[in-house]
Amino acid sequence: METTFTAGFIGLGLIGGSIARALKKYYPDVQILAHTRSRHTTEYALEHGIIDEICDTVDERYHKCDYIFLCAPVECNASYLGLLKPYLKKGCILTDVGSTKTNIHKKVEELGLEEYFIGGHPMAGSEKTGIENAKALLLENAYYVLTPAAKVTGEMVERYRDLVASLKAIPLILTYEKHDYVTAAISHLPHIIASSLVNLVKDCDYEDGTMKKVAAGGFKDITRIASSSPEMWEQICSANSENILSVLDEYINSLIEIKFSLAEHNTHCIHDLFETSRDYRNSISDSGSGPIPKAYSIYCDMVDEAGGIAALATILATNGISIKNIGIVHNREFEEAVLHVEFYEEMAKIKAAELLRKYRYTIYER
Ligand SMILES: NC(=O)c1ccc[n+]([C@@H]2O[C@H](COP(=O)([O-])OP(=O)(O)OC[C@H]3O[C@@H](n4cnc5c(N)ncnc54)[C@H](O)[C@@H]3O)[C@@H](O)[C@H]2O)c1
Ligand SMILES: O=C(O)C(=O)C[C@]1(C(=O)O)C=C[C@@H](O)C=C1
Repeated sequence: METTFTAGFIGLGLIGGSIARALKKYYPDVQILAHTRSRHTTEYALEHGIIDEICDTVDERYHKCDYIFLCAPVECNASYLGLLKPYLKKGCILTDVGSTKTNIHKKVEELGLEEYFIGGHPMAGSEKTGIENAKALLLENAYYVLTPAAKVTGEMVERYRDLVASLKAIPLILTYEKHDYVTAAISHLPHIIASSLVNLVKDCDYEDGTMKKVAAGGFKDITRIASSSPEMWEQICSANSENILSVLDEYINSLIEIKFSLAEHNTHCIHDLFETSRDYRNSISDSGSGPIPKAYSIYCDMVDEAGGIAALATILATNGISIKNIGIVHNREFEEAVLHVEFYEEMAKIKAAELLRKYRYTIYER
């Protein structure tokens, strides 16, 4: 694998910035140039050593590039293809990071760029935006979907797959059609559900905001992504509307079934709903879902007496369970302060919870 090459970026926010940072981390000699909508972003990137050159326009400097990453919102990405076309050097891999693929593949076909284009989509991210939140670690252990266009050579696919793997992501080749159906179900619909749920609570809340005040783990877990960028999600929903409509229909039908079960007091169906979802959700690995390592934690009601923490730590230590972190937390999820204990691995957490319950501690697992 070449260690000196040139990469060009269009758009350099959370995802583009994270890829550029990862390239710099694993290929210190890489040359990176970038064009973004606002100069503030490229100036920040230059100051922080994330890029080497600012391009205020898309011009012949892009002819130096071995890779070009389109990292703006999905419809903007497609609109840059025509501008880049005159500057593509032979063998350059033109790629994007967009959350939808059909729209950009269609534009690639229309412009005759199929020998250059390999769609890309890192299945990692966050509700945060902007280069300030970008980190190389974001890609680690995350699936990275690749959708090669029909005229791209096998050698180019291999080269790009190797590059993605060298950034510690996990490459996965799909057709662009399959990608868009899959992401409609596991990413686009969930974002719509999260946002509509938040807005429902906003509209149903009392004037004094009681719902907002008492909203705890359940609501917060399922709605974190409702804080995502409206600009980005408007474009995703518009570009993948057909697939989203299809899974949304399925989802509405399933809600109607749940509604009937509730109205008819069909407890068997309601039990089945939670049992099936629990089993399927528990079978999904959390290990390949991005940079945030899974925390193996328990929370424990504090015994109101001197030496409470020491007593608990002694029970764990004498049973050979190592503690990674321990501390008192005060938050709205628990009525009183609780002790947060973090372990290095899942088995230690399970053993500790069992053991402490035997000693009559009240344990919460989150
Ligand atoms: N955020 C996520 O979780 C996530 C995950 C995977 C893929 N994606 C995809 O990555 C892409 C970028 O998302 P992000 O989260 O990095 O967003 P972001 O808002 O952090 O960054 C977007 C970048 O694009 C630039 N930009 C916007 N319009 C532009 C234009 N017309 N011309 C040039 N630059 C322009 C912005 O200046 C910014 O640098 C999107 O296509 C999105 O679908 C996002
Ligand atoms: O973790 C998040 O905040 C995300 O929304 C990441 C997420 C997703 O999982 O839906 C969002 C959009 C992308 O295209 C890929 C990943």
